Amino acid sequence: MADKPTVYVTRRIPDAGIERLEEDYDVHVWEEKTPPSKEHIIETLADLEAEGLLCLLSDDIDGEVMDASPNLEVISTFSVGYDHIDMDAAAERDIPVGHTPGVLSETTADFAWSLLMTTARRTVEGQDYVLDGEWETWGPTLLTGPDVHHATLGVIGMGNIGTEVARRAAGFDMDVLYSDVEPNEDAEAELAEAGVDAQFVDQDELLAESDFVSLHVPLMDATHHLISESEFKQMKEEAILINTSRGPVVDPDALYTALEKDWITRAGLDVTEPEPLPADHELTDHVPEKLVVTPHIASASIQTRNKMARMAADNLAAGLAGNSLPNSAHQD
Ligand SMILES: NC(=O)C1=CN([C@@H]2O[C@H](COP(=O)(O)OP(=O)(O)OC[C@H]3O[C@@H](n4cnc5c(N)ncnc54)[C@H](O)[C@@H]3O)[C@@H](O)[C@H]2O)C=CC1
Ligand SMILES: O=CC(=O)O
Repeated sequence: MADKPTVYVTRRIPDAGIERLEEDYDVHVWEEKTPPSKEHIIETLADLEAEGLLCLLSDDIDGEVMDASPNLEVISTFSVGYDHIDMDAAAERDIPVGHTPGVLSETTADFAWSLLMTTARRTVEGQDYVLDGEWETWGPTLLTGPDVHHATLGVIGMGNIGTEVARRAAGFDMDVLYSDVEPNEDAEAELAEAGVDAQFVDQDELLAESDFVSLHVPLMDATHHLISESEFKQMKEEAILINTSRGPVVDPDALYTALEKDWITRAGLDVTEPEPLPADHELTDHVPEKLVVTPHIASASIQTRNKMARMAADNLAAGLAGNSLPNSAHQD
């Protein structure tokens, strides 16, 4: 019997994915908590002469990595974002790249809403207040924040996740604005059925009019530091920025200044630049009064991570069988 194809998995993903791979492949998993270095990925792919690579968003996958194994046939990432993969290098080498769209959209949208509610209604500050022993009585103006209901939500990037974020605004009777590279009529129709009248506007208008601005664009050249000093200055002083997209979509120095100078009221970040954010990074000076930060966990529900693992394994299996990937990242 021919040897099974070899697959390198750069971190232990949920069993749903590993078990699927183990049915057909010789599976090697990096078992540490932190990612393997790029050098280690290269050495391992070369030693294994691996046919498949299943990677995470914390791995830097460029042409050098792709050339490490003479047999590499497919790359599958356990994420929807693929900004960590050099897509031009993959296209040049005819290596298909799989990712995990759709299965995490609702879970990620739920989390964006959790950051929105937490920053607006000052949940973290409230808990600190209790734990610090400061809670002596009910206070008429204690930890007041803006209403979420009937406010204006601005969604930048009305794709899968942006649509789910907008859909959830129905329960809060919010006005919804969105900007994108072009109007998304399918999303508008879907949202209208859910009772949300999403208005396409240019980004300048969205920034000027929104009480909450939530970012849902992929990271690429056009979206690098999409929100920087001039954008913060366009926003309302009462505005709250939520970022669950990628850290570098927001210029961290500009965010620091915007919070310092009260150009905006607060921000909630699940993604940061740099990532991980060191605990002594200057941005943490603003925690918790003006900033809430979480460690890139927006898709981290048990069910969704299982679905992502299965989808990433299915993409890899399709590529190794010489079939087109069920969820292929666009090579553009
Ligand atoms: N924090 C987390 O754990 C998670 C983060 N993400 C991030 O969210 C991103 C979006 O995911 P999906 O909604 O599934 O992607 P998607 O591809 O469905 O939607 C992205 C939307 O952004 C739009 N867009 C692209 N360039 C733009 C620009 N310059 N200005 C305005 N809009 C622009 C696209 O036209 C599209 O409508 C991912 O690429 C990933 O980086 C995704 C899942 C979880
Ligand atoms: O950030 C998470 C992803 O799936 O992309």
